[in-house]
Amino acid sequence: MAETREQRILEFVLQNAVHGNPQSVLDHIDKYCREKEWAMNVGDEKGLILDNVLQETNPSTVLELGTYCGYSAIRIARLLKPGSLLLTIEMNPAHADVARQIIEFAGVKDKVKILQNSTEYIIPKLKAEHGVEHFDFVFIDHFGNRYLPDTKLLEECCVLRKGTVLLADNVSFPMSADFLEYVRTSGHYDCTNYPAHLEYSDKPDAMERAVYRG
Ligand SMILES: Oc1cc(-c2ccc(F)cc2)cc2cncnc12
Ligand SMILES: [Mg+2]
Repeated sequence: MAETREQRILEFVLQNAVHGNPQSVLDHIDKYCREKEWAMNVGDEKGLILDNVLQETNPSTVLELGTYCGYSAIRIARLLKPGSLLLTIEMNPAHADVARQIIEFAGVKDKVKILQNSTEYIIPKLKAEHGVEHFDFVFIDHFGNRYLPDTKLLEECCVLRKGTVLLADNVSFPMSADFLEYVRTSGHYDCTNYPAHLEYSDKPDAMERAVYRG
């Protein structure tokens, strides 16, 4: 039996999902995490909200904060038009390693670049070291207490443009309350709340879309 939950998810995907088929990989991660071991993927219910908001935006450049096992990176990459790129930041090297393998197995590695370090270290380097001008879409799904400081850092580093869509997971939890307060009251964002449930659970959760107005 593999050492960690993330390695067991990887093993289940490699042994059961269809190689090169992103939907098969997503379905198998959801099956494992619903039936065997809960894990903090955005999941199928909130994943549909992510799909819809992403398709409405039709982005060319996407940033994700919090890769984990790569589930949402695959959800995003499978919907990106040719020539688009997802940069995803993961501070945990073991998680980044599992994500790399699952993303490769799903067949979307050409659209995804995993940056393994902290968000506060990488965000200031995105323009100079990763050739980023601006992001069209940002999916925020790491530690709730980093949502607000990293949003302000994205503003300060000028990687947002008028109309950039931020979509944040888990905004029903207290850890991201300061982020919600800021995007709803600062005057710099137009916000929409999407009530849902915690992944693989009946506990309430929600996502927030915040469109940057500059
Ligand atoms: O979607 C998520 C859920 C939880 C989480 C864990 C335990 C619990 F009891 C409730 C919620 C934690 C997360 C950390 N990073 C990103 N996403 C997360
Ligand atoms: Mg989450």
